[in-house]
Amino acid sequence: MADVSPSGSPLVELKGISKRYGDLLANDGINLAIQPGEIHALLGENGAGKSTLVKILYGVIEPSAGQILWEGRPVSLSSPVEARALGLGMVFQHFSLFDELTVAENIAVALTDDWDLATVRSKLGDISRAYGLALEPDRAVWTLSAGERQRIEIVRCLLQNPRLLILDEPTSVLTPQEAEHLFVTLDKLSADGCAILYISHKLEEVRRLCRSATILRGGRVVASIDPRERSARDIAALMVGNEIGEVRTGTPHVPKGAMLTVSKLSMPAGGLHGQALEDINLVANAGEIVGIAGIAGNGQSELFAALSGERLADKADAVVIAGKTCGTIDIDNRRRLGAAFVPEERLGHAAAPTHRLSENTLISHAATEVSRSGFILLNAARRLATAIIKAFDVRTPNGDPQARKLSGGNLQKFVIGREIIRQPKLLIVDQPTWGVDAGAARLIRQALVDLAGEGSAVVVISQDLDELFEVADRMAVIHQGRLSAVKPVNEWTKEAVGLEMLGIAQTQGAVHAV
Ligand SMILES: Nc1ncnc2c1ncn2[C@@H]1O[C@H](COP(=O)(O)OP(=O)(O)OP(=O)(O)O)[C@@H](O)[C@H]1O
Repeated sequence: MADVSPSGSPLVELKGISKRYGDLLANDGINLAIQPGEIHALLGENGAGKSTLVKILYGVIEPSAGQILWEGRPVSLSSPVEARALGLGMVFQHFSLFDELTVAENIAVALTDDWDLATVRSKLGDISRAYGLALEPDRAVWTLSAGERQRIEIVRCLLQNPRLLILDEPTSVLTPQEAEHLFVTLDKLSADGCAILYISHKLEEVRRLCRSATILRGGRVVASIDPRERSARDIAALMVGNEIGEVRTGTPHVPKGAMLTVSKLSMPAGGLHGQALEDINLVANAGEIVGIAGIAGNGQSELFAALSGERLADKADAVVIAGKTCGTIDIDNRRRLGAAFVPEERLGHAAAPTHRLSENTLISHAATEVSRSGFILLNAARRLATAIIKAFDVRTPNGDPQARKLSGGNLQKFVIGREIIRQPKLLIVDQPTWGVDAGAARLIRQALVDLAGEGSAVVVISQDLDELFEVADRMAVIHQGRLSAVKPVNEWTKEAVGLEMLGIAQTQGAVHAV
């Protein structure tokens, strides 16, 4: 990749950017240049320093050293407001929208006072048409799909005429069709001269979309490549420094009787815009992985809450774990039966952000070795955290950091490790590898497969169909709070799953034990 285009200076150039957190160099002398209209991927395994670099570029944090040049001129970006004024836009992984407001209102509140609702509505129409971002200005946000919500975020950026748009894992919440639609929009933006910095762990989509890529490892640039000329496997190897193997299935899973039985589970929607569960029937046997596919927002969180005991059912026998009826008992008592739970949201739900990893072991190990008579055994908690860090290759900035100081993927490895190390009889995990790099995703999937191989029942709720086809023995699809039949994975095709996800081939409520 050339640092300077034939026509002059790059749009943006990072020179020797470093960021130090205590002893850790999260970014170490990074050089990177992006030309106008270039779609540039920023790649690297979890903790490589991608978010840190992007936060520096967007004015969220200050670098410890280095310089940012914008069209050849040095700039200092001390806040996102300054970055936006310069021409940077950012679409975050987590949308920051008000559910009750309409599309146009959500856009207007994020803009400066110069924008009134009428101007927003008319410009919204122009941009929607120009970039194929169909949006109805008067629809309330809570009625929209994840793809439509993301369009609002993109339009919000585009209304400010960005010269560089940063997208952080934009397809993790999209269906394959929505992702393809997004790529068409990004291609158009690039053709109009808007540069794009694209962070993703999905290497095939990077190869489809990006013409250049910077690969970070341990805070340093290890390669600058044209991703179209490399295989996804090669790129992954550059990211981690060695080859990533396939998940080994080992001996076929042999199911040995129901560990979880869900019968006629119905539950009203939790929040105003939640999804009610209707007549869910499901069996997970010891020694198998049951996958649950579905588009986000179709009842996955509610199902997780009902299975874990974060929400209680009306009837005790709606959920049976290890032979004990437990629909009306709480999560701690379900853990005592040998069940373990990993929710989707790692920071704030699965882990307490400002507590150290050792303290975070208490969330699910309180009833076991890390506390006695209500007292925390700090040394035992530290030993346990160290064991999890070692077994699950969690990369930490120091021995026992606060959870919020870990990169997203590393925190996910810690949370999954914390549950698996207990050798649960039943593990229920929601989106196990969301935002996790290829190497860490393999480690997590392998751990799930091995756990089932050792005789535990595992339920994996995931939006990632490739993941479910790789690890699950049987699979079902959740759509609008109803579960399809549970069938052996080799009886499903991706197309059939897709139809169920859209609710076109609904088969409900069947209990299919093997
Ligand atoms: N506030 C902080 N204090 C201390 N260390 C931090 C802080 N924020 C990040 N780090 C460390 O900096 C390193 C780089 O983290 P960063 O979040 O930039 O990685 P990443 O490549 O974005 O990872 P992921 O793909 O998991 O999001 C990690 O080792 C992380 O633990």
